[in-house]
Amino acid sequence: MTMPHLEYFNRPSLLKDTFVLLIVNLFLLLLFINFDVLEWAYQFSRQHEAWELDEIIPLGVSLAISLVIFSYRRIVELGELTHTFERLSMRDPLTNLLNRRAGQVKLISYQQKAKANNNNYLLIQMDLDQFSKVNRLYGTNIGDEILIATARFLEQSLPETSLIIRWLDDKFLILLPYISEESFELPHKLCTRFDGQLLGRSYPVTCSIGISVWSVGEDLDDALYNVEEALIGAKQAGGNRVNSINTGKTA
Ligand SMILES: Nc1nc2c(ncn2[C@@H]2O[C@H](COP(=O)(O)OP(=O)(O)OP(=O)(O)O)[C@@H](O)[C@H]2O)c(=O)[nH]1
Repeated sequence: MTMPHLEYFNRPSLLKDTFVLLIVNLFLLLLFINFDVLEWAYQFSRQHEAWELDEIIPLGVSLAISLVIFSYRRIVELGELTHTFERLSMRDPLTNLLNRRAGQVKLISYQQKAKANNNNYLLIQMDLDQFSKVNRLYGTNIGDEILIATARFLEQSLPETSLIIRWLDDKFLILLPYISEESFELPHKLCTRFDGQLLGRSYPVTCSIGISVWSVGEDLDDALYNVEEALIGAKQAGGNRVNSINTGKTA
């Protein structure tokens, strides 16, 4: 069970406030001890018995308990809301894939991990062919459905460890966090399986794919440039194919 409010407890402002409140209350306790405040309040309430001032003490305790319950419930609510908004801000609303901004943050963290683990990655960029024509022919609603189906197709076809980002328009960026013979075959399988099978026979859509190795230490911008170039190569060669740069492979 996820408890998003617990994440909220870790926020620096909350910890700082708790610390400040603890210090203030400790200071007040020392003040109360020094001036015998309870003693004085007791004497005062005895002198004014008719005012029922002693009932303020249990009332204070019940108020404090109510305040703790109230604050906890507000923190839970705030934590859940924050969690929801954080999640929404990271997702592309149409496909529910990571959006470009969140994807860029993830790529930067992968760059750091690559250095730490001496790891190369495979970058794949996939773009639908003539998608503007598809939109014009069938309408943007069908275009949207095709993009959603593409996202589900990618999620189902790629290993769980892959990072899948809706990069721009009809363009998807994928990072495979390891490189093997199989990972080089994967883009070809994607391209072949995508052809004509996506939303049934009525919407023939194809895709072009560029692949490139992101080597340890290579700048993220350079790696993105390479994979984009590989994709442009696939488009220039007529589309519906895979083209690679920097992989030591011919296609
Ligand atoms: N339906 C729909 N269309 C979108 C969305 N985002 C972008 N597009 C369209 O995607 C199309 C992208 O077209 P381009 O990348 O310029 O080129 P293309 O027509 O796919 O041609 P090539 O990439 O050269 O094969 C544009 O017509 C955009 O309007 C979206 O969320 N939904």
